[in-house]
Amino acid sequence: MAADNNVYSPPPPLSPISMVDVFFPGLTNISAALQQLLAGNPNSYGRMLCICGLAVFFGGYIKDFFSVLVATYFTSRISSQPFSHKASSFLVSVGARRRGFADNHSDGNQKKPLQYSPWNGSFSFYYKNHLLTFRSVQKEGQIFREQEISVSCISRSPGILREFFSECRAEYLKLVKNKTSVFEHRDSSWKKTRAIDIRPLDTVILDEMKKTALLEDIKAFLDPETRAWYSRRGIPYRKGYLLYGPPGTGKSSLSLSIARACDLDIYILNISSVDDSSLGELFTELPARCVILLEDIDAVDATQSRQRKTVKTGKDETSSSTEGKLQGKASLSALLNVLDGVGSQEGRVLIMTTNHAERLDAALVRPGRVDMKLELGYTNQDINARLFRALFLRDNTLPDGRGDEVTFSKLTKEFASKMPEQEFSPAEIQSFLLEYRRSPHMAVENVQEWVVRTREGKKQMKRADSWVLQEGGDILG
Ligand SMILES: Nc1ncnc2c1ncn2[C@@H]1O[C@H](COP(=O)(O)OP(=O)(O)OP(=O)(O)O)[C@@H](O)[C@H]1O
Repeated sequence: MAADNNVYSPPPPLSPISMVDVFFPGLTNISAALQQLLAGNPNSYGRMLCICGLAVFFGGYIKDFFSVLVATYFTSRISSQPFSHKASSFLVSVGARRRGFADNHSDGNQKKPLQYSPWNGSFSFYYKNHLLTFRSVQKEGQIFREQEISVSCISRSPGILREFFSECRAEYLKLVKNKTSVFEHRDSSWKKTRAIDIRPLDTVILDEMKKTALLEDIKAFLDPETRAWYSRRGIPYRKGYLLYGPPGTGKSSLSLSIARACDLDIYILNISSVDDSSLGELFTELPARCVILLEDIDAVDATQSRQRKTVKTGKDETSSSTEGKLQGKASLSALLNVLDGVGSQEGRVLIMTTNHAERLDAALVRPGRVDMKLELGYTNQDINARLFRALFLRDNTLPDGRGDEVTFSKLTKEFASKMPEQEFSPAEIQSFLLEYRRSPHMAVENVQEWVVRTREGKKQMKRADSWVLQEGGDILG
């Protein structure tokens, strides 16, 4: 009997490949199996093939249907965000500032907020009667973890995706309205570190003439007509500014506020932390319209240009110890190249800052590379008064409730006359005023004592500096 069951039956003759198989491989087999099934001839291979084929064919849809069903009706909502709350898996972090959405339902303790962002996984959602699928995949980059996000839909036309993304873009623009995106560099690429409410320009207190001159110049440069003017004359459409002065005089604050006032994103680069090749790559990556802020520009390695001079004059001007210390830093020649080169984007506004303008190479600040130089210095009486006013007066009321506008004007004058001119930076004065932020009266009472104390502190710092330099010199010598 067993032998009978195992009787070898020859396979059916191979049928010629039909045209249908060319376009839909396997379709003929599936339909043949279906025919067998329908004809009541349940050949075991045919049935299996048929079931497998159907399972493969419809499995994806069934899975999606159930995921949507579960995500929509059986998953609790974590955020009111219309889009990402449907994710079935999240990356949750504490405190760290990540892109994602924060837990709005926490107890109001902002110290360690929970941050959610979609983690490896996918979810589907309906958008204008279309089923879209969001996928997020975390990948280990060379240094940071990278996230690859895709949105797909079952449709032959990408129209619905375009519509969806343009709506996302509009929502995003609403979200970042009045915010300036700040980019900083990580190795050789830009990373958006924040989109912040940057202080309005009028809160940066300095000589109004200088501020207006700078703002007007940048606005005029950004005007589309100016661009056409530059291009007609074949002049590279770029503009450079140098802000110089002692620490804490508002160089960075002014640059950020200018970017906000001109509705431009700002790219911040500290020249001392990049080498030549990173510098080139970073400049090539800049978008067409932006502010690029090069901080502490005096830190650029000028050794190479000095070496060139040495070759010309035949004198050995380059000290070997300086060369050693500056290795790995961006060189002056590389910086000049990126400022002028083809990689340098049209329409960019370059702002360079330094505390030591006297150390800058003349080539770096020559006209064409730097079109306007602005010195930000220590305060005068007018600035002292404005700093006092800006810190204390809110809606014409004083924080300690003692007195009216007239009293406040008197206090302001008194403060401004007691604070010496051209000796302290706005940052120093602001920090003193913050100590007494609840009482302008106390600030005025204590200003002279603060001046004496701060002078003494600075003298001691200078003595310590010279001592350190002396020791350093001895060690090096
Ligand atoms: N002119 C100013 N008006 C208002 N606030 C100022 C001004 N200058 C400095 N500050 C305050 O001092 C702090 C430091 O300012 P900022 O970083 O802009 O100075 P900086 O000149 O760039 O300093 P550094 O040269 O050390 O980088 C900021 O918090 C800012 O609020």
